[in-house]
Amino acid sequence: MQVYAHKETCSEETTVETGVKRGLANLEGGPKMQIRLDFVWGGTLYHLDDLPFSPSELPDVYTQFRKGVEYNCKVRPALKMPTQMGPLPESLSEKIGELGDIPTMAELGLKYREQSPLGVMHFEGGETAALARLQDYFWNKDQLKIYKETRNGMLGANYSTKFSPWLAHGCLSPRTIHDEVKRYETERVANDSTYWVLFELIWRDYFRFVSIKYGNAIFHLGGPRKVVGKRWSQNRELFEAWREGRTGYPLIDANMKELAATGFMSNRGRQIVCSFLVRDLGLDWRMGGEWFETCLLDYDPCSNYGNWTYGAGVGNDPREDRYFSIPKQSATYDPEGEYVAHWLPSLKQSPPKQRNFPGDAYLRPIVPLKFGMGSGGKPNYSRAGYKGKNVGKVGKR
Ligand SMILES: Cc1cc2nc3c(=O)[nH]c(=O)nc-3n(C[C@H](O)[C@H](O)[C@H](O)COP(=O)(O)OP(=O)(O)OC[C@H]3O[C@@H](n4cnc5c(N)ncnc54)[C@H](O)[C@@H]3O)c2cc1C
Repeated sequence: MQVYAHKETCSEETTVETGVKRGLANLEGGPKMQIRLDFVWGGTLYHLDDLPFSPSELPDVYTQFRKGVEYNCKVRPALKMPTQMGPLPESLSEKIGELGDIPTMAELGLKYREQSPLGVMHFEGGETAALARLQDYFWNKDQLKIYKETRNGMLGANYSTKFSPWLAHGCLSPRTIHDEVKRYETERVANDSTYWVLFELIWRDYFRFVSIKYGNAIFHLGGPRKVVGKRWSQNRELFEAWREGRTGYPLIDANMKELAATGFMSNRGRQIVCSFLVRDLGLDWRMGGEWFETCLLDYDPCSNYGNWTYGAGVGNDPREDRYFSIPKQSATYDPEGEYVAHWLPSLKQSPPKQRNFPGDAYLRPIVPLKFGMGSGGKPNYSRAGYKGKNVGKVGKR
């Protein structure tokens, strides 16, 4: 008998692979069965074997990687589901019966958690729900043709695809998404938005292949570029304020509350809170990465640590010091304060334009912003806790 699984790339995941392989080989009970674990390459848009370069020669800059794959390789079509599968041979079904039942959540020590009604949408696991979301977003709601204009939103189900949790768990193949984008382009419209979903999936591929090239360096403080000499703090008070959404900056606090309550945060939000942790709080980026790992429904080591190293300036970003200014981000992406009031109900009382800059009516900001508030607002700064000693150690790989 054979068991198939997608091949993983990062160290903790490959350790699990080895453990499962050993476990299957040593299965006891009943007549000894020969069970083999085989791996297939799945999960990326472009197949590892089709890349025009070996992983060790992967271009470091995303644009070069993207152009390399777009011009030189083809996305393989998704495999069709077999229309029917015959029953198991009788001898085998008896043997499988002897292996016992699939453990329940409780037996695994896991608890079911209700989803927050404030979340962007109700996420349901499995391929059926994934394909239903694809059908709804692309075809019923016809959102694909405007994705590029809406994708930086933060509120609601349809500013972006929300495919990431299903992609991360292997319930949805990026190649299925690709096939559906191509069908949509033929049957409805082909424009910048239809292309942009594929552009984003290439980012996902890029981080996965980067994890092969750089191995555990993506988890290390200096990142793939092995940056040294930067000063990083592990101040626990500042970190807790960030983690719990108590920084005094509504845009940060709302995003962090959304993450903790739902396990999801928009891409815009993730970039902003990452920049704030690294550049305004001066904290060790791995603390942020590990908190994301704890919470995210779509957690994937390559995309998570890839984006964190990128945002922290230790990845392969040609612009090393990418800073997201909170006043500018608030004015551009939440001008009426709808997002912050959704997650911080006390701000609903404030006039829409002031919700992102509530002054004394809200918490005192824990640190001044690196480049100030501009003309957007004039907060009082409290530097309490800012000089604290480094505490704790992070970085487990
Ligand atoms: C600090 C930080 C941490 C992140 N951690 C993760 C993570 O653990 N898992 C994860 O799947 N994504 C991660 N992302 C990427 C991105 O934020 C999410 O993929 C996206 O917000 C998911 O929402 P969506 O499916 O609606 O995306 P859409 O905007 O609809 O994009 C479509 C798909 O493209 C892929 N994609 C889009 N942007 C990125 C990106 N920057 N990097 C890699 N893939 C991308 C995702 O698979 C996504 O589902 C992170 C980004 C940042 C800045």
